[in-house]
Formats: sequence, C-alpha cells, structure tokens
Amino acid sequence: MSTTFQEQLQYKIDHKTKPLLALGMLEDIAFRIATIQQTLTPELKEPHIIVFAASHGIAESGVSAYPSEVTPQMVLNFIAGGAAINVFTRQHGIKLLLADAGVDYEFEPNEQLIDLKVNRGTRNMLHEPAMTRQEGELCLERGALLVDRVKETGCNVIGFGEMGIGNTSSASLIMSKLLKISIADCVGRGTGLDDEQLLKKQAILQQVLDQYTVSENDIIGILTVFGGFEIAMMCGAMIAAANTKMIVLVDGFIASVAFLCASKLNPSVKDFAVFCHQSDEKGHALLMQKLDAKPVLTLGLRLGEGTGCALAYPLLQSAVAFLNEMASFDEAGVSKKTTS
Ligand SMILES: O=C(O)c1ccc[n+]([C@@H]2O[C@H](COP(=O)([O-])O)[C@@H](O)[C@H]2O)c1
Ligand SMILES: Cc1cc2nc[nH]c2cc1C
Repeated sequence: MSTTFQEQLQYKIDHKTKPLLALGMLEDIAFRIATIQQTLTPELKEPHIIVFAASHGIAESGVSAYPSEVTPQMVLNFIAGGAAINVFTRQHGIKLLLADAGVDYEFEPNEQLIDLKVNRGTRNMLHEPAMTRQEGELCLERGALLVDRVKETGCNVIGFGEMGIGNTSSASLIMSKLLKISIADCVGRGTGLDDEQLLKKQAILQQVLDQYTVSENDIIGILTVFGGFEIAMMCGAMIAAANTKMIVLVDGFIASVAFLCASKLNPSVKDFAVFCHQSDEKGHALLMQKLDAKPVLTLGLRLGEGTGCALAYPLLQSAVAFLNEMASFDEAGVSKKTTS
C-alpha cells in the first residue's frame, strides 16, 4: 500500500523516541517545514530578516507616544548595530538586511541600507490617502524584488520586521477594514499611549475610517489609503517569499497585518507561514485568531523590528534537528506504547 508524503512525515515524527505528541508545537513546526520543503530531512539555509522602515504622515496627529524623528534615528541605530534586532540576529546567526521603504530623511549612501524609498513618508490620511495607488504598487514590487535577490543566496527561511512611528495606526485601520471588525477592537497603545491618548487615537482612527469608501476586496486600495510603505513592502515581500517556497516568519502586530493583506492577495502564503510570537499590542490576539494561527512564543513583546522572528528561530532549528537527528523506537531499541 502506498503512503502519502504527509503520512510518511507523520509516521517519522510519531516514531521518534518520545511519548506520542510529547514535543508539542515543535512537532507542528517540523511538520510544516518538512511539508514546505517536501522532504523528510529538511534544512534551514541562509536565514534572513529584512527590516523595512518608513515614516507616517498620521504621526503628526498625536497617535504615537514617540515623535516621528525616532524612525530615521532608529534606522541609524540599526546601521550602527545597536538595536534589539541587531543583537538577536547576531546571537542566532541570522543575516539582517535594512531597507528604507520611505523614511522622511535623506540618509547618506550606506552599503548597509538598501534604498527602496518610495517617498519621504506617507501623507496624513486624516486629510488625504496615505499614498497613491502607484506608490502602493511600487511597494509591493520593490518588496518582492528584494526577496528575489535574497533567494539567490540560497536562503530558504526569511522573516520580516518593520520600524515606523505611527504604523500601529495604519495596521489597525487595515485590520478593521479587511476583517470588518470595529476599530476599537483593533487599536492598541502602540509604543505606549496612556488611557487618554488611546481614546484620542481611537477617535482619530474612527474619523479616518469614516472618511473613505474603499471596498474590503480592494486590498491594494486599502493599503494605499491607510498606508504605510513598510507594510505594503512587507506584503509584497511575503508573497514573493512564499512563491519561491521559503519559510515565512511572521513577526508582531504590524507584520501580521501585512501578512493578512498578503493572504488576501494570495491565499497560498498561509502554507508557508510560521507565526513567531503573540504581541502584547491589542488587536494581535484577535488577528491571530482570525488567521487561525497559534504563535510560537508569548513573551509580552511589543517592539516590532522582526524581534519575534529572531527569537523564535532557534526553535525552528530545534524542530528540524529533532526530525533529522532523534532516534526512532526501532533504531534505539526502545519499547513502543502498550496497546490495550
Ligand atoms: O510588532 C508589534 O507588535 C508592535 C507593537 C507595538 C509597537 N510596535 C513598534 O512601535 C512602532 C509603532 O508604534 P506607534 O505607537 O508609533 O504606532 C513601530 O516602530 C513598531 O515597530 C510594534
Ligand atoms: C525607540 C523605539 C524603537 C523601536 N523599534 C521599533 N519600534 C520602535 C519604537 C521606538 C520608540
């Protein structure tokens, strides 16, 4: 009797020297990675994380606890190697790429910063759409092209992070619109708003939402109206990564919203995703539920930058290692479960 690939894979996992299912979520991760690679002996090669940075016009309306200039300042910090994502990618041997998707700052040419700048920040969507449709399409295209370049290194596992003061506002609006959920359920404290500031942010975002008529089927239209450049670029990058059968590491709230857009444009991206962590940002738990996702880590992070991807990566390595290296009951001469 012939067995399917999935049956062979499940058999291999189930016959490792452990009680059935005793490696919990590591078994799901191993199953997913092996299925993506269509092999019983998967490998993780040339892991990359790309951080896309962009500025947001809405930031001038008081929706973030930090000023807009933190975005270019943090880009300089990434270049200098001093941000959390630099530390964690160094720790785990992950190659970090930095892309300027649309920061409102003229950086000196620097070989560590990939210039994909579409504009110097989005427009304030309280007054006009965050970007033009052409800009939105350019973001998808540039994100995809960068991933195609990374693919040439032999990379088969890639995570996406972001940096953009104000981007939880864009993410909340996109989530609310695409999933038809009230904005109140999608808005959170972002970089750390207090109760009063949170209510103000919610009122501003409700005003934005009421202002535009865009169909929930028009994904690019929604990205265009609500921004931002880094979210649209992550969306294009995720689709390209899945198209070339890479494992797609999904980070926190903003990256998950980019993934939501990607999955609406191309439902097959879901087969390539590993949801790395449950962010503390309000809205993320509901978004994970709607995507039927069970994040690997719950650490109370709300940083972005792809930090959840970097922190989850060693667990993917463990999942692949147990599948490749652990002995089976037969190999080790260990007695199998007693059957009643
Ligand atoms: O990844 C997350 O879940 C996450 C949650 C809250 C905030 N952030 C980061 O904080 C910034 C956006 O927050 P805000 O308040 O400026 O909209 C942006 O740079 C994100 O990387 C990230
Ligand atoms: C300092 C700082 C670092 C960040 N990294 C990602 N989002 C951020 C927001 C702030 C404010």
